[in-house]
Order: sequence, then C-alpha cells, then structure tokens
Amino acid sequence: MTSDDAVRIVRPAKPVDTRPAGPALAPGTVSVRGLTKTFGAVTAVDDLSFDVLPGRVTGFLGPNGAGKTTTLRMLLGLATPTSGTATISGRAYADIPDPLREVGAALEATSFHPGRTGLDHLRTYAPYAGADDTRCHELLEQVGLGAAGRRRVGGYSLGMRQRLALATTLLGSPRVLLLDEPSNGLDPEGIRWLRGFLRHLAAQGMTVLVSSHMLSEVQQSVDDVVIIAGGRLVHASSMTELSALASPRVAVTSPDGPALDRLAAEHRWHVSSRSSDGTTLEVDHVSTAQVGAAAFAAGVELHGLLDQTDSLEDLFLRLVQPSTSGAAA
Ligand SMILES: Nc1ncnc2c1ncn2[C@@H]1O[C@H](COP(=O)(O)OP(=O)(O)OP(=O)(O)O)[C@@H](O)[C@H]1O
Repeated sequence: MTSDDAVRIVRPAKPVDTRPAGPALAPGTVSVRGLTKTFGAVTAVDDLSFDVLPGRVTGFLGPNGAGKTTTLRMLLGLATPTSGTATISGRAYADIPDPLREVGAALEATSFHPGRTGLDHLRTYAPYAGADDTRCHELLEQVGLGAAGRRRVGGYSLGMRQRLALATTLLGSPRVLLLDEPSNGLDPEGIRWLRGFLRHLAAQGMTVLVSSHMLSEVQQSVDDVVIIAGGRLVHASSMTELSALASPRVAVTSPDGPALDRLAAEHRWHVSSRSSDGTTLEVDHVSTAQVGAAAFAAGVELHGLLDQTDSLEDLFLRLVQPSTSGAAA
C-alpha cells in the first residue's frame, strides 16, 4: 500500500451526519455529534461524530488513550462534554426518564461483595432497575451462572465475575448496552461465549457497543466498527467495508527475473519492492490467483507465490498510527 492509500483510507467511510441529534432517531440509537472533551491541556475527545444502530453489535476501537472510555463516560452522563452532544435515543443521559431501562453499562471491573452470592448481588440491584426475582434467576441462567448463582462471588473466577457484571447491566432489560473492554481477562472459551451472547442480544434488537483496543479481539463478533485515535474519528463503517480495505498483495519468485519484470509491465502490476537479484517482486492489489494464472499463460516458471495481504489487525494499526490519524499531540 502506498502512503497515498494510507491517507485515503483514513476517513469515515460514510459522510458523517452533522445534524443535531434529535427525537427523529430510531429508539436505541446512540448518537455522538461534534463531541469534545478536554482535561486541561489534554484533548481526550476531539470533535467526534458517529451513530451506533439498534440490532447491531458495534466495535468501538482505538489504542490505549484514544478516548474510548471518556466518550462512554460522556454518553452515561459521568463526564460533561466540553462541547458537542452524546445522546441515547435522542436524549442526553440526564434527560432519560428511566435510564436503567434504556441503557445498561459496564465501564470497568464491577466490584462485588465477596460474601454475597451471585443471586444476592442481582437482588441488591434489581429494585433500582425495576426487576423482580424471576428476572434475576432468568439472567443468571442466560449468562451461564444458573447453578453458580447460589455460590459466593468471592469464589468466582474472573470470567464468572464478567458474566455476573453483564447480568447486572441487563437487569432493567435495556435497549442499549455499553461495554468497556468486556473481554478483558476472559479465556478463549469465555470470549467465544461473550461473542455469541452479544450477537443474540443484537438479534433481539438491542444496540450493543463494545470497546476494545484490539480489532482482532472483536472482529468476529461485530457488525460495525467505529475507530478512533487521539480522540478523533479515523474510520466508521460496517465490518465488511473495513475488510474490503485490506487490499490483496503477493510476493512472487521466479528464477527468471527479467521474465518476471516483463510480466509485471505487461499486466501493469504495481510492484512495491524488488529483491536485489530481481527474482522476487512484491506486487500490490493483485491476488495469488491472478499472478499464478498470468505466469502460467506466459510460460514463466515460478518458485514461489505468497499471499501477503494485510491482516485486519495490520490495517487497524495503520489506521490508528499517529502519522495517519491526524491525532492531537
Ligand atoms: N480525568 C482525567 N483527567 C485528565 N486526563 C484524562 C482524564 N481521563 C482521561 N484522560 C486522558 O484522556 C485521554 C483518553 O483517555 P481514555 O481513558 O478515554 O482512553 P481509552 O481509549 O479509554 O484508553 P484505554 O484503552 O487505555 O482505556 C488519555 O490521554 C487520558 O490520559
């Protein structure tokens, strides 16, 4: 990929809607418009605008310090924007009449009373969310803690605590779920379970926003991505559109360097590098199948043909690099 390409892809895939968020938004839509938050000289969130839609799982991604938690805190009324708006179903959190029925959130590792059982933990919070005892039992079953619900939380594994935290956020049967790094500390089985569970919630119409500093952690579970760096939006699209940005690239080796050069010129391949002896070329924007077929048709002997397409994580890292993100210093 050329440096031009790198600059070209660093922009929201869809034009950002800068209209003020209002009641016309579908219920459950999370909307951020021109959101900015400064802490003294530090601009944690810088003119951020994006929407998160119901019925979808959206990954809110960015490296450490990108501004994810600060954005989530503003959505939950825990921090006041310096400027701009952060709304849920068209309202700022403070204006939502019954907030626990509208939005469930887990921002950091929830603290639990170690002497309480999982069920008692839920029962403690249930009245605030208007949930009854049946709902507490139902949620424990849903998060896979049915039997463990009667055991003390002090003996729970980290994964079990994460499940209990998730059950707590769901007490009010909210329309919107905001989770900050929910897979932190989960083992692969726990991550797989979380992925399936969030998908199930979105399939029921919930809006699910999950933050992470690694695309690879969420790439199999999200429908959409919002990527930020240095407090600014660097990319917003569906996961499918993001994947399409990982342009194919191959390394092709032949004992006959000049024949390889002729092939590249004939097909107008974009050769991004050439080994010193001229026997290996790296070619951008073509697949191994295209190069293999062209070499076969031209009778050029190949000794190597390697797919070097960027992984999604490489693409993500390039998107959030300070040099291309335009991040504030
Ligand atoms: N209360 C605060 N006072 C001063 N600076 C803050 C405060 N909260 C956040 N920041 C700064 O704002 C920036 C964004 O932080 P934030 O925690 O939102 O990022 P993040 O993307 O959630 O990072 P991480 O993945 O590490 O949790 C960082 O530079 C951080 O140091």
